[in-house]
Amino acid sequence: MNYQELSQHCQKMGLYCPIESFQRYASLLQEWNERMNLTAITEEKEIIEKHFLDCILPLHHSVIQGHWADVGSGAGFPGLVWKIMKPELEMTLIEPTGKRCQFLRHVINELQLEKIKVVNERAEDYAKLHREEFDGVTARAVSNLPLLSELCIPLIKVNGYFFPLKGKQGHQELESAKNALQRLHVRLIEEQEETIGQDERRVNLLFQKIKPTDQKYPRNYSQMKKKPL
Ligand SMILES: C[S@@+](CC[C@H](N)C(=O)[O-])C[C@H]1O[C@@H](n2cnc3c(N)ncnc32)[C@H](O)[C@@H]1O
Repeated sequence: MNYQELSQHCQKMGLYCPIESFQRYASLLQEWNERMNLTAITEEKEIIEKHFLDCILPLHHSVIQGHWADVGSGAGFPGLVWKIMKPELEMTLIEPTGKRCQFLRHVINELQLEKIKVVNERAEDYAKLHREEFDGVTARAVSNLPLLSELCIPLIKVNGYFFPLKGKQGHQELESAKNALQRLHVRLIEEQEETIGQDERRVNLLFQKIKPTDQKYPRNYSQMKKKPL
């Protein structure tokens, strides 16, 4: 996929695509990736499709507004892409690896983005002082759904949204997370399947939080891993 095709895709969704910002972002990603491990996807056409388009596809949802957090943002997916596409969105990128945070801050400066913050912390630690602060939380490729739910849902306001972006295993993960989702008080609003490229399936799951999260969650990471909800 090239930038013109990306722009046409966005147009079909009724969105404006700032191509120059994405070109700069991709070239910084390639440049920094030579020095540190940011992504296994390094060819420009793949970056456009598997990172940029993949993150843009869920943006037709009107619930993506207000203040969102991206847990385990890595090199900025999807949070930084969402911010580039929707300048009015307030965004917090939560990422425990210092070097990835340096990269994120560099891109934010280069693209002169405002109302976007990088937090160099684990989500379960950040949740101690920032409980139920966000209108929505997203995450891509961080962990399986039961564990991810415990990391993300405590950060979300009641009536806010949890929007994990999943691969083709998303439907099965939903089954295995039933108990966690019930205990953390979210309900599924939409299970949306997309195909990108030849036949790469994406399953994006949109949940709404219906009650406050019990204070005992999130537990520490080793407990979450050892005894997933
Ligand atoms: C495979 S990368 C995915 C990065 C990005 N979301 C993407 O889709 O390309 C997983 C990221 O989750 C971060 N991560 C792992 N555990 C985390 C935690 N407990 N809280 C926040 N981030 C975490 C890692 O540092 C890493 O950057």
